[in-house]
Amino acid sequence: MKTILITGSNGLLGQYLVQLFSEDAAWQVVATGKGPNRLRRQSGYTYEAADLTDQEAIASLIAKHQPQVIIHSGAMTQADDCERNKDACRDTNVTATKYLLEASVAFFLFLSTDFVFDGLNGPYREDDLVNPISFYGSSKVLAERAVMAARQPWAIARTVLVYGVSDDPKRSNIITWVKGNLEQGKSIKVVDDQWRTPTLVQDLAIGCKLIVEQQATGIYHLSGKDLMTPYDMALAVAEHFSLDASLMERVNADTFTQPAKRPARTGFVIDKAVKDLGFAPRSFKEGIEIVKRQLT
Ligand SMILES: NC(=O)C1=CN([C@@H]2O[C@H](COP(=O)(O)OP(=O)(O)OC[C@H]3O[C@@H](n4cnc5c(N)ncnc54)[C@H](OP(=O)(O)O)[C@@H]3O)[C@@H](O)[C@H]2O)C=CC1
Ligand SMILES: Cc1cn([C@H]2C[C@H](O)[C@@H](COP(=O)(O)OP(=O)(O)O[C@H]3O[C@@H](C)C(=O)[C@@H](O)[C@H]3O)O2)c(=O)[nH]c1=O
Repeated sequence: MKTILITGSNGLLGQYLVQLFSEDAAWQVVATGKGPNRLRRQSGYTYEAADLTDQEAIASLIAKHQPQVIIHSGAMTQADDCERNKDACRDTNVTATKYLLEASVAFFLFLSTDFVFDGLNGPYREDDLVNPISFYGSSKVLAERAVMAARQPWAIARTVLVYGVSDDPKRSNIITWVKGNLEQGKSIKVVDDQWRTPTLVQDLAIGCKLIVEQQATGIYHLSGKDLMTPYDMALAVAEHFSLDASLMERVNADTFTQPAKRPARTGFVIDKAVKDLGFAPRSFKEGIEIVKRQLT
């Protein structure tokens, strides 16, 4: 039995990683997050609270459990917050990653993002040049460089616009945000000039497990396979849940601005993950159906 340490375990991806690995008898799961464990199921794994920015806490957590694998999913993930609180973003997304790398020799899988690209000519392959246009994206580039320079075997899984049902939704995602507002009869402004390959959280978790089980090293783009705009996604959600699409106002970058710049056209070419790992993500429509079944 191997020990795997999963950071960010209270987050959207983290909870699905904990579930997926703790169901597999080959793995002893150590989950870590900030503060108390917020997952619905609290058995079948060990949870230890630790602040990723506390170097001593991280070193002692790793010394205690001696994991053979680390999946580093924990991060400051609200791009706008990162733009407004650059020090906190750097501490959490860059320095904390270095603390984990320095404290361990385990196989290290780092979660990164399409926001490392400038969005001028997506969809992107793994060997395309990064050029972040937000501080969040820059923090992930700096963390990726630390991972690539590490002494231990490493992999970087980049993903895009993750969606799904969360135990403890501290943050919404595109499906829950559209569904929640339309169900309450609230109007929403949805952009039609950003392009993404939205990713079902279960598929992302499976992709991470494929990398870990195959000890695959290097960069992998793990995302959905449909290139869509958030407006397309919102229409699909309204249709699937029989909600009132007239509450959706179509907007674009001229009228819709957020504190952090978003790369316009990202999305990933996932051929390498499909070929090398056997990654097989669901379509967006299949993903919505899975979310719908989870919610009923
Ligand atoms: N969601 C998406 O669309 C995308 C996500 N990614 C990347 O994938 C990874 C997982 O994303 P996702 O699950 O959506 O993110 P979430 O924001 O849902 O989860 C991140 C987790 O990290 C935890 N965390 C933050 N700071 C600290 C800290 N100082 N110490 C301990 N834990 C901390 C948070 O704790 P708490 O809950 O207590 O705040 C949270 O549970 C991230 O690295 C993200 O950058 C990449 C592309 C797209
Ligand atoms: C809030 C909001 C978002 N949107 C669109 C913009 C965007 O394409 C999508 C999601 O917007 P958000 O601001 O919630 O998320 P955003 O920060 O754009 O999403 C990012 O999250 C981080 C973690 C990543 O790593 C990126 O891959 C990406 O998923 O929805 C609207 O159209 N209208 C709105 O009012």
